Amino acid sequence: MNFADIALEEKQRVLRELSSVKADFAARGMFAGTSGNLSMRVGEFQPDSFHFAITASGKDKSLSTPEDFLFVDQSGKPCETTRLKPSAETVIHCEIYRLTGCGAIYHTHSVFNNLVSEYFGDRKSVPVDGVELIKAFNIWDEEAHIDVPIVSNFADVPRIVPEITDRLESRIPGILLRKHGIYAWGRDGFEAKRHLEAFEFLFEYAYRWELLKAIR
Ligand SMILES: CSCCC(=O)C(=O)COP(=O)(O)O
Ligand SMILES: [Zn+2]
Repeated sequence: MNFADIALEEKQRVLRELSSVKADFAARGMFAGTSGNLSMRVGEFQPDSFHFAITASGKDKSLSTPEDFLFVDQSGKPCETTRLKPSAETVIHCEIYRLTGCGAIYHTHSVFNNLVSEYFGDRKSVPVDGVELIKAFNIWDEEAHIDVPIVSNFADVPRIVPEITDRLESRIPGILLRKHGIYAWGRDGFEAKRHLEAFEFLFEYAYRWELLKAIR
């Protein structure tokens, strides 16, 4: 499908939804120091052909401007002439869409996601046992156990991608970059937001649980 063939109404709806979730996360202090990025897919999906809107790189994400987002294709190339630069982490979004066919991807940095990524970094996953909020990932087992994958972080962002390709798990809708932040995705923006919030809750829980175990 060509980008030009995607309905204008759909593109506008995606931009409205991204603006709204960006404002919500910004109000909650989730984009410290311009960190984080958000994207949402438009049009049909094929692993080798898709399009999405993504935050422009390096912006103050607590502000709302007409230059907050741009549309890119499956290789991260802008679909329209623009002076905006897509997020420096666009290649990560491209790979997650290619592998999952999901509808939206949200990425945030937080103190808790950074701390647990380092604390559990050598075992390469954050273990979570029997916490109710695991159900936010549609995992309904009694006393469910999950391991959230942690991958290495590199300043050269494309170097991060191969480990994501290797480690991404179909039942866990997120991946944690060591001492960097969480990527969470979902079928649509509603689900991606629920997953991101659940990861942040579970990371804070994991951190506090380790502390409690140490002092009791
Ligand atoms: C200032 S945080 C370093 C870059 C980063 O990790 C991030 O999430 C924001 O980068 P972007 O290019 O998407 O603004
Ligand atoms: Zn980041």
